[in-house]
Amino acid sequence: MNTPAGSRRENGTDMTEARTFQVDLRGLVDLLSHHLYSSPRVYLRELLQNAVDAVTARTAAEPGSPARITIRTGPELGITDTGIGLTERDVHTFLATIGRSSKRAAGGTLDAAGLAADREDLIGQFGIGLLACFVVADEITVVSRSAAEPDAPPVEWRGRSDGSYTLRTLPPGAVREPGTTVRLTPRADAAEWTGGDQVLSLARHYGSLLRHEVTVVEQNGTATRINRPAPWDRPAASPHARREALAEHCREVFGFTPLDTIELDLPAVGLRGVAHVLPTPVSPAQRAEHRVHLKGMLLSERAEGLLPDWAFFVRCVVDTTALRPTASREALYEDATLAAVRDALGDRIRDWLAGLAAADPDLLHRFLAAHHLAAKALARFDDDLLRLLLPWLPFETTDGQVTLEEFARNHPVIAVTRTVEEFRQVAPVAGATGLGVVNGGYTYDFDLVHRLPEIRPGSQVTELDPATVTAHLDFADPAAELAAAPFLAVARDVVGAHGCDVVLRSFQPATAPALLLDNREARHERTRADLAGRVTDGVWSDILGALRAETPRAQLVLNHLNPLVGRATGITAPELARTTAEALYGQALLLARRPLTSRESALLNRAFLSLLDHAMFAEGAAPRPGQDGRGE
Ligand SMILES: Nc1ncnc2c1ncn2[C@@H]1O[C@H](COP(=O)(O)OP(=O)(O)OP(=O)(O)O)[C@@H](O)[C@H]1O
Repeated sequence: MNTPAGSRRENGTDMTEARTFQVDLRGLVDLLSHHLYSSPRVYLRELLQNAVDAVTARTAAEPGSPARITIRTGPELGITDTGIGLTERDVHTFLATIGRSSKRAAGGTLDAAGLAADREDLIGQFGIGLLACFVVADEITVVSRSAAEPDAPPVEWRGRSDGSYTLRTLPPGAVREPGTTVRLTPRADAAEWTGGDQVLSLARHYGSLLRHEVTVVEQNGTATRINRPAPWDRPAASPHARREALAEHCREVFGFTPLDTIELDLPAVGLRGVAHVLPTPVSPAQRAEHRVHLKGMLLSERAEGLLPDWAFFVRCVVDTTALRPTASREALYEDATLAAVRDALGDRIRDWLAGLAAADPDLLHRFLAAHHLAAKALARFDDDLLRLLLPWLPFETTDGQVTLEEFARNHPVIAVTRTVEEFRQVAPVAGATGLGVVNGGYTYDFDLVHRLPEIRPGSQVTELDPATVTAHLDFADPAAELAAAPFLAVARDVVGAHGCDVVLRSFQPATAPALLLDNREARHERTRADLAGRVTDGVWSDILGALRAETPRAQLVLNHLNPLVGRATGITAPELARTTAEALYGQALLLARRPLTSRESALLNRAFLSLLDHAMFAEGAAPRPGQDGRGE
C-alpha cells in the first residue's frame, strides 16, 4: 500500500511531517515573462515603481526628505532612490520572500513596514514585481540603507535567477544617504530592452506623470528629466491657453486634434484627467482604449472598461489612486470601484453633451456631424438627453437629411420604414406624392422616431406599409385600366406565382416603370407559402395556409405614366406579355436592392434571355432556326 505524501508510518502511528514548498524561480520567471507580462520591457516599470513607493513611504514618514530617482544606463543598469530603504531584516522578509510585500500585510491591510504612507499612495502590492528583472538579467544587486533605522548598517543583497541569494552588511560609511540602489547587468539577449535610448524612452513611457523627480543619466553623462506635472495640473494664462495646451497634449499622445476636451475630476477616487473628443466618426464596434495611470505610473495605453460603451467617441488620459491593476499591471481590475468610476465618467460626458445643446450649438453640430450614432444610442435610454438632442439629430427622410423637428413641421404624420431597403423602394415615389417618410432602418432610428410624439406633442408617427403608399398613388383612368386588363391578367398570373399582386397606378417620376412594395411580413409570407407548398402533412399545410390568408402580400405597382409600361399594356401576344411582365417584375426586384431568392434569380435570367431572343429575332433580324425560310 502507498504511504500518503507528507506522512510517515512509525510503530503503527501516522507521523505527519510539515514541509515547505520549493519554488523553482526559473519556472516562475518563465511564467511571468511568457504568460503574465506582455513584454520584457516591464522590468523598468517594476524598478521605477519600487523606487517611487520607497520615496513615497519615506516622504510620508519624514516630510521634506529628498525625493529623487535616478536611472543610470550603460553596460550596467542602475536605479537609485532616496526612499525608505531596507534593513537586513526587511531584506529577508520582503525582498527575498516572493509574494511578500511591505506594502500589504498578510490580511491585505497596511503592513507595519508600510510606515506612514497610506496604502492608497503606494503602487506595489503583490510582492512579485522585482522578479521582472530576471527577465532581462541573471543577477540583481540591491544596496540599501534604511531611513527608518538610520543606525542600522547598510546591506548588499545579490539575488540570482536560480533562486539563490547572498546578503552581507556593509561598513556604516559605505552608503552615505538612506535609500536604495538596484543594479543589474543585462543578458546579451535582452540588449534590445536595456540600451541607453531604450531605457530613456521606456522611462518616459511609464513615468511621464510620476510625481517625484525622475532623471535618466546616460553613459555619456547626459541627464534628462523625464517627468513633469500632468497637463491638467499645469498652470495656464487663460482658459483659451489651457484648452490649447490640452489639445496639444492630445496630439502628442493620440495623434489627433480633439473637437473638444472634457476635464475629468472625481475626488472620491482620486481621479483627474481629460477626455478628448474624436474629430471624426469611429465605429461603435471599435473598442475605445484609454491611457490610464495609477498614481502617476502608466498602467496601460489601451485600458478598456473605463467608460460606458456608448462613449466610444472620446479617448481619455486619466491618473487615479483608487482603481486596482490586474497582477500583470497592464489592465484594470473589474470591480465595484471601476463600475462606479465608469458610471461617474459617463455622467460627466453626458453633462458635457447637455451643456453643448444649451450653450454651444455650433460645436454640437460639429459633434453630431461626426458622432450622431453615439448621440442616438445615448438618447434612446436617457429621456432628458432625448429631449435635448432629438431636435438636433439628423435623419434620412424623403426631404433629405434633416432633423426630426424640421421634418415634423412639414409633415404632421410621419411614416417610418423598418428597413433601409423599404425606404429605398418607396422614398422616390413617396417623396413625389408628398408623403413624409423617415428611414428607420439605421441603428436606433426606428425607436427614436417613434418617441417623437413624447417630445413634440401633436406629431403623429406610423409605420409605413405598402397599403399606405399605394393609397397615396393616383389611379389610372378607367379607360386605360380597361385597355390594360388583358396584360394585367397575364402579369397577375406570372407575378402572383411569386406571392405578389399587380396594380396599375399613375405616379412620379414617370421614368420609373414599376415599384415593388414589399416588406418583411410580405417576404415572410412568401417563405411560408413556399413551405406550405412543400409541407404535405394536412394539419400543418392548413395552418400555414390560414396564416397566408391574413398576411399582406407584396405589390408590384406598374406606372401608367411610364411610356414603356404604356406600350407593355398594349401587348397582345401571350408569350411576349409573360416575358414582359417577368422583366418588369425582375427590374423592380433589382431596384429593391435586396438579396434575390433562387426562384427570383431564375425568373430574371429567363426574362432576360427571352427578351434577348425576341430582340435578336425581331422583324429584320436573323430568322430563328427552323424559321429561316427553307421550310424545315
Ligand atoms: N527600491 C526599494 N526600496 C525599498 N524597498 C524595496 C525597493 N524595492 C523593493 N523593495 C522591497 O521589496 C519588496 C518586494 O518588491 P516587489 O517589487 O517584488 O513587490 P511589491 O512592489 O511589494 O509588489 P508588486 O509585485 O505589486 O510590485 C517590496 O514590498 C519592498 O518592501
